[in-house]
Amino acid sequence: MAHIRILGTGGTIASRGQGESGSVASDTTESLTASLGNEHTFTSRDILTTGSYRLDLQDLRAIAEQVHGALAEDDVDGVVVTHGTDTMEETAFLLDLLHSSSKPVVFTGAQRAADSHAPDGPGNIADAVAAAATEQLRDTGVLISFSGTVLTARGARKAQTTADSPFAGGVQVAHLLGDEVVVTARPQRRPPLPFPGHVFGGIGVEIITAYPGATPALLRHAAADGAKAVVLAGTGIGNAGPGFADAVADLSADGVPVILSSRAPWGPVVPTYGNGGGKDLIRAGAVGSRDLNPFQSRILAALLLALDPATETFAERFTAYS
Ligand SMILES: NC(=O)C[C@H](N)C(=O)O
Repeated sequence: MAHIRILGTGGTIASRGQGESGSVASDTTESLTASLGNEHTFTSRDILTTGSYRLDLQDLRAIAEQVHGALAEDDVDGVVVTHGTDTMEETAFLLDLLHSSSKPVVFTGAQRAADSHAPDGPGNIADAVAAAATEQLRDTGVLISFSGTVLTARGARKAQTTADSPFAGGVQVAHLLGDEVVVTARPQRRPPLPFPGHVFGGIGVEIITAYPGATPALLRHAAADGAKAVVLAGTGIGNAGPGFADAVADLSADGVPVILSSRAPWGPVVPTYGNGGGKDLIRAGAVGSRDLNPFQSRILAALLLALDPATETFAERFTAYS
C-alpha cells in the first residue's frame, strides 16, 4: 500500500456551472478524491483552484514548490497533481526539468466537468494514483496520466480540444489494464536543473508564429517590449519568411536569444533550407529547439535564464536540455 499526496490546482476536473457565466473551477481536491478506493492511502491539499489558462510563471513555480515539499516528506511515496489540461504540458514539463526525486509525480485532469452527465475526473484520478503508487515508475520523472495512458511530460502536448484522451506525444511509459498499471518503457532522463528563485516568475519569453506574409515586426517588438528571449514557431522543419534572419541577427547581437521551434505539432527542427529558411536563421544566431515544441521551449528558456541570465552560454545550456 502506498501513500500518495494529491495536490489540486483547478481545471475542468474541479469545475462546475453550465449557465451564462460558464464552467469555473470550484471543487476542492478533497471532494475530487471521495470516490477513490482504499488500495492506497492519500492526503489531499489545494494549491490553487483555477483554470489553467489563467496560470502564469509565478503560479508554475508555486506548484513546483508545493510538489517538491510533498516529495521531501518521508511518508509520501508519490504525488498526483490535478490540473487544467490547457496548459498542463507547461507545468508538468517545468516540474520534470526540476525533478530530483525518484518518486513518481503524475499529472491528471478531466475533459468533462465535475457536474457533467459523465465526468471523467474520478477515473483519471484513480489511474493517476495507481501510476504514482507503481514502483516501476520510480525514476521516470514527471508524467501525464489521462484516459488510461501514461506519457512523459517531456514532449507531451494537448492535441485535441474535446477528446477523452487530449494528450499525445512524449514517451508512453505505461497504460492501465483495468486497475493494473502496465509499464512498457523507461524514458532517458537528463540531470535535474536547480530550483529557480522568484525571478523565474518575471522572466518574459514570448512566442511568435511564422505564417504566409508574416513580417519580423512582432519579433522585434517582443524584444523592444522587454522579452528576455523569443521562441519563433517557424513553419515546417523550422523556416520563416523574408526579414526574419536579419531580425534574429539583431536580437542575438542585443543579447536576446531566439529559439527556433516549429508550428508543426510533431517532429524535430532540422535547419535545412536557405533563402531565409532554417539554415539562415541558425546562421543568424537562432538556437534550434530540436524536439521541443514552442510551449515547452519557452518553459526551458525561462528556467535557464532565471538560473543564469548570461546569454553567451544560453545556446549550449538550451541544447543540452532540448
Ligand atoms: N480540460 C480542462 O481542464 C480545460 C480547462 N480550460 C483548463 O485548462 O483549466
